[in-house]
Amino acid sequence: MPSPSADGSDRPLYIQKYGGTSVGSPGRMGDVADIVSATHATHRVVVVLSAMSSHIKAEGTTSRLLEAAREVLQPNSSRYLDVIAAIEQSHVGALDAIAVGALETDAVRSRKQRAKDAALQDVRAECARLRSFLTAAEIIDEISPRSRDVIISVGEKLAARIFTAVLESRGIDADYIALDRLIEQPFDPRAIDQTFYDYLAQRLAAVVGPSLAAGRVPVVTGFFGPTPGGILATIGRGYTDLTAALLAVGLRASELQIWKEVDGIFSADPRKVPNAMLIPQITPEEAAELTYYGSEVIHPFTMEQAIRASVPIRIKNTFKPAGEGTGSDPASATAESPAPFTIERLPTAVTIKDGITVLNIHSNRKSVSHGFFARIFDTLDRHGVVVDLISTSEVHVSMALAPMQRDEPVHDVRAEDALAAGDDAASGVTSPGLRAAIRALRAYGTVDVIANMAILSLVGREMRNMVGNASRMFSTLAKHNINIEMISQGASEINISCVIEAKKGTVAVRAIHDECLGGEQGYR
Ligand SMILES: Nc1ncnc2c1ncn2[C@@H]1O[C@H](COP(=O)(O)OP(=O)(O)O)[C@@H](O)[C@H]1O
Ligand SMILES: N[C@@H](CC(=O)OP(=O)(O)O)C(=O)O
Repeated sequence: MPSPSADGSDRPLYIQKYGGTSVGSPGRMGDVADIVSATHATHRVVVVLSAMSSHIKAEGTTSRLLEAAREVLQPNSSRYLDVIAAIEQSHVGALDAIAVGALETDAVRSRKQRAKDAALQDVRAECARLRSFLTAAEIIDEISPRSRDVIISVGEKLAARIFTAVLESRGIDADYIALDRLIEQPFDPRAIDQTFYDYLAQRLAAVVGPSLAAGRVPVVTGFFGPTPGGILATIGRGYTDLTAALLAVGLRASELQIWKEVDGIFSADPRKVPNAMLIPQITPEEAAELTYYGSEVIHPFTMEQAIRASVPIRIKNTFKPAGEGTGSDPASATAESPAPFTIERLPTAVTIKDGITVLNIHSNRKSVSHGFFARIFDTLDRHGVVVDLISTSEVHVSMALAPMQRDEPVHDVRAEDALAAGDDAASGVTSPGLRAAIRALRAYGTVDVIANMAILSLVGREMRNMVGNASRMFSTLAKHNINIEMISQGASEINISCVIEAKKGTVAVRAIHDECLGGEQGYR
């Protein structure tokens, strides 16, 4: 097919990333195709897709693939085959997004039917490959980080393959681009730095650029192939935002658009705080803090890449495409004083991160404090445990630990387990990986474990110039009888965080929203 126009290359380029729930059903795929076709009329566009999620991410394709990977290692269970069958069935069903109408012309019907048949064949073949792969893993009784990446990648591949067919069925020249061979050189998983991300941006431009230059619409998997150390340990869930950001950097896009099921970034999670307000403009630093501390609107690493390359970001709602969404322009990150959107200087948002475990470690005083800390962090690192907040004294450390991205230790802990046999300090912790880390930490002192906690964070760019936020936050919690387990203002002056019981999370976030952000009066 010829390029639609010779001068197309000077049209602005949008990178549009669609989240799992945005493409979670045939109807939603159709809505997304409407947005892409409308954009394609005036812009160059690259589509980046996540794996389909019918309702929430925890029940989406990526979560089901991870479940299949876990099931394979269960003795005498073939449940992983049922999981694959369910994944296959839902993706075959998604091809209903291509409706072949009886009243259409023969040419249109045959175009649609061709697109649908080819995609169906590819979906079946991808699922058959996955079945063989998992059967082999069952035989060797092992899933390595690399194997897990191969398994996870199927989710993005299926979604992108189907969506390419949907665009083709509408007469749009689209290319399905699977990134499973993107990384061509080795990287040390323990030393991932900006060089790795620069490499990815440059490889993405090389792989996706030619399709774009030919005037076509590249439909790219948001998964970028087996990643050093495994994608969940190195990047974490929600990695497709980062892929889209790196594409925007590599291809020098005019805007990175993250399309979701919410209108944009709100002053609190709208599911928990019904009167939360849409934030029209946010600094990339605020967005990064919010997303790191529980507001799953955008992957936290995304912002840093966009800031480095000065790519503006817009978060929009797939189901209300006319809405302005939330904008975040890295140019404002360096501005002295970004235009305030509140009349009073109030914090911007409140967020809560669940699944937190607090560890209080008291040194056994057989070592001086620097050795104590070094051993603790080394142990946590070896077990792949991420520390979200920390507060210390000479011989005591309290840490709030993030939920494990994967639920098993990164190295063989059987020896430590044997040494610590009978230790039940970690019995309230459901994650086997975290339990193993806790057992190992007992070599350095007494470990108290408090499970089922949450981190509550108040975020706002103006907070570095304001006094009284911390006292208002903590007195609000006291008024609602909410006990504070740990406090940290941290290095970031735009965030005050504390740890509370997870079951008090919703009450706390609503109270803070109403009393520290000015409730509905906060955003005007
Ligand atoms: N401050 C916030 N602003 C907007 N959404 C938030 C915030 N905090 C948490 N959320 C939640 O983030 C989720 C974003 O999810 P969704 O669009 O469904 O994701 P995906 O793009 O992964 O499919 C929503 O369910 C929303 O409730
Ligand atoms: N599908 C992956 C990656 C991702 O980016 O998801 P989402 O776009 O739905 O946040 C996940 O579930 O983690």
